[in-house]
Amino acid sequence: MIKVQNITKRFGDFPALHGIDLEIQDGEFVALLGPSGSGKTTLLRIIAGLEFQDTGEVFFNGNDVSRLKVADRQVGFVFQQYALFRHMTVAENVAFGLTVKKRRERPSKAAIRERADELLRLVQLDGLGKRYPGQLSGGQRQRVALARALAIEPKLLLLDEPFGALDAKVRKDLRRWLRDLHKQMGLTSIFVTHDQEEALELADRVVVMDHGKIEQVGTPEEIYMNPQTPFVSHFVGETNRVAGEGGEVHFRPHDVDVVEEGGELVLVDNVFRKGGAWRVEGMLVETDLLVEFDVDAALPQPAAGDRLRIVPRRSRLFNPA
Ligand SMILES: Nc1ncnc2c1ncn2[C@@H]1O[C@H](COP(=O)(O)OP(=O)(O)OP(=O)(O)O)[C@@H](O)[C@H]1O
Repeated sequence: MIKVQNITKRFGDFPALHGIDLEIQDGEFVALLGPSGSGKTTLLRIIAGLEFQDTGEVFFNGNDVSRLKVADRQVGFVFQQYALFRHMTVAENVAFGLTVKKRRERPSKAAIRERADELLRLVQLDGLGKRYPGQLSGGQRQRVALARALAIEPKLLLLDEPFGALDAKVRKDLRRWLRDLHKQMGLTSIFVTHDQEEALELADRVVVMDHGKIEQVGTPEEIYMNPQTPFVSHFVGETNRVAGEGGEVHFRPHDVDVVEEGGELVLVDNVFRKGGAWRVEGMLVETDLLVEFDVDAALPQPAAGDRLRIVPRRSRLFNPA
């Protein structure tokens, strides 16, 4: 449904995106994941039509929309900088996209009111239409912003750090809720996040970005289990990096066995409970490198100063570039 072809973008001398190619299918829920400054927001804004690329094209359903403005792309978006209008009620905020339509496309006042009520029910805020944004919690405000984005009945929903400022519990609830909404409405959705957990939990596919380039595109499972580059391996999930013969060896803390003999000797520095395991932080005696690994919590809790022998069950070798 969406095709992004060879997109580049510079801000002055600074190359924010170089040579981005990406295809997104109808109905997909896609996360753009990367560290701060990797170009996620810039790419999302270009897809929305809020920013224009220097080279390359954006296609929606085969049509080149590269030169269309945001209002002509039929996308719904929730961007942090487009916060709610404080002087409008919740219902007025939700209806905004409909009230500013050209006269011949604009529904009647009654139809707009009905649509706003319907959307507020959808985001589980019925009855709050007469309040002002200042009288809502952060999570409620985010849901109003979503209802506002959905008012124009977009096929494509773009979300920039939609749950950025919320506490962990609310984030988790809203994530699940957004996933259901996405399915229920048959949307195609793209969201930006720097939170890998959020990306892995929500998305059908994850696009990992760094320095204005795509590092890897894949399902959460592929990205986690088969990272193609050292960057992806390190950025997504927890990873130990140690020097091995011929390159850098990466392994996850939960992919480690403690053995009686052989393996690598670790001097334990710190131990704490992490879910169903003991998380051990220590130092490889031979190389002084820091490592973290999990020990089954059914076993006695290791203590600082203990010496343990470890073997990674699964690891990946990355050769130097
Ligand atoms: N209008 C602008 N003028 C100049 N530089 C910009 C502009 N917009 C973005 N940049 C730069 O382009 C790079 C990519 O920015 P972008 O906002 O796309 O990153 P991001 O991955 O979304 O980061 P974050 O997670 O911090 O929002 C950054 O280095 C940023 O400073």
